[in-house]
Amino acid sequence: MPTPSHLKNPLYFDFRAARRVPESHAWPGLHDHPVVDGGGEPGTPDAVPVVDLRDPGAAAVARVARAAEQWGAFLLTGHGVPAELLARVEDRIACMFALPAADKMRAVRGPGDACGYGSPPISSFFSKCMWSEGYTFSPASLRGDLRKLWPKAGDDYASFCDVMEEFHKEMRVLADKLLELFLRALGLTNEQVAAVEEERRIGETMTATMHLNWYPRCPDPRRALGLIAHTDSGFFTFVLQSLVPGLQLFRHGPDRWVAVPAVPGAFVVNVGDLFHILTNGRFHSVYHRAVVNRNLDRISLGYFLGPPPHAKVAPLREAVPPGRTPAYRAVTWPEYMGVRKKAFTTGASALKMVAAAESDDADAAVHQQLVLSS
Ligand SMILES: C=C1C[C@]23C[C@@]1(O)CC[C@H]2[C@@]12CCC[C@@](C)(C(=O)O1)[C@H]2[C@@H]3C(=O)O
Ligand SMILES: O=C(O)CCC(=O)C(=O)O
Ligand SMILES: [Fe+2]
Repeated sequence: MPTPSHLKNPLYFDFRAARRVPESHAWPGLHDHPVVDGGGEPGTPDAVPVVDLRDPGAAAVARVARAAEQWGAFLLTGHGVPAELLARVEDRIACMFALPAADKMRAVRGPGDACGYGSPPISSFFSKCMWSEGYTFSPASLRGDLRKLWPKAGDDYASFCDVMEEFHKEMRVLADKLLELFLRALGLTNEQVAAVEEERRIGETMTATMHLNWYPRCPDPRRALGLIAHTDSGFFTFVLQSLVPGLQLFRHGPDRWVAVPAVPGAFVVNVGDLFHILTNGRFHSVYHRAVVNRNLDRISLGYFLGPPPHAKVAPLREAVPPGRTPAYRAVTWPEYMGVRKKAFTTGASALKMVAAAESDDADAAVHQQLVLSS
C-alpha cells in the first residue's frame, strides 16, 4: 500500500487527508464576537461600502473618503480589469495549489524570507497553525522564483507566469488610479496631488507583492481559522476572493465580524498600516481575518502595495490638521515590520508604538502657534 503523502513529508500537513481538526490547528476564542452579513442593502450599518469606479469623479472620491475613514476597506467594482482575466488568474492559482506537496515544498519560504511557499510570515507569532497554504512572490521578478515550483518550466509554468504578468500590468495601473483617488479623498486638489507626487514620488516608487491563499475545505470549520486576524502592513491591498466568501472585517460598537460578500469580479480594498500613518490616521487600517468552509475550497489573492524598503513614510502635511503636529513618526516598511514583530510578542499595538512622542503632541503645537502669533 503506498504511504500517504503527509507521512512521507512530516513538514507538510496534508489538509486533504485530515478527517478532523487536530489540536495543533484548533484556535480558541474564534467565536468571541458575532458574525454579521456584510452583503445587506447599501447604506445599512453592516453593508460593506462599495466604490464603483464608473461613478463620476466626485461621487467616487466621496465614497472612498467615507469608506476609508469609517471602515478602512471597501468593495471596488467597475475597475476595468477584465472578468475573463480574473477567471484565468483564479484558474492558474488553483492549478498551482494542486501541485504535489513535494513540488510545493521545494519553494518553501525560508526563515526571514519575504517570498516562498507555506504559512504567511505572521504565522510565526502564533503557536497554532492556520488552515491554509500560501505562496508569496514579487510579480516584478516572478519568472525566476516560479522555477522553484516548476523547475522544468513547462506549459503550466509558462501559463502561470504569462497570466500573472498580465494581471500585474493591469493592477499596477489600477493602483496608481486608486492612490490618486485616495489622495483626492483626503481633500487634496489636483494641483496638490501633483505636488505630493513630485515631492514624495509615492505612486512612482510603490512596489507590488502578491500573496496567494488556499483554504482547503475543513471537516470542522468552527474550530479552525484560515488566516489569523491582522491588519495589512503596507499602503493598501487589493484582495480578490473567489466565489467562496470567507473574508471578515472587524467593526467596533458593538464588536462584531462583518462577512464580506463574494461579489464576482470585485476587489476588496484594505487600507494598510503605512497608509494609516501616511494619512495621519484619517484613513484607518482594517483588522480582518479569513475563515474556512466545510464543503468548499477557497482561494484568495492579495496584491499588496507599499513603499520601497528604503523610503521613510511619514504623515502627509496635507493630512495633518492646521495647528497640529503629525501623529506618527517616520518609518520605513522594514522598520515598521520590526516594530510589529515586537508588538506581537508584547501584545502592544504597533501603530501606537510609532505614534509621535508626547512632546510632539497637539497641545504643544497649539501652544507654539499661540506664542508665535502673540
Ligand atoms: C508585502 C507583504 C505583506 C505581507 C508580508 C509581505 O511581505 C508578503 C505577505 C503579506 C502577508 C499576507 C498574509 C497576511 C500578512 C499579515 C502576512 O503574514 O503575510 C501579510 C503581510 C502584511 O501585510 O504585513
Ligand atoms: O483570504 C482573504 O480573503 C484575505 C487574505 C488576506 O487578508 C491577506 O492575504 O492578507
Ligand atoms: Fe490581509
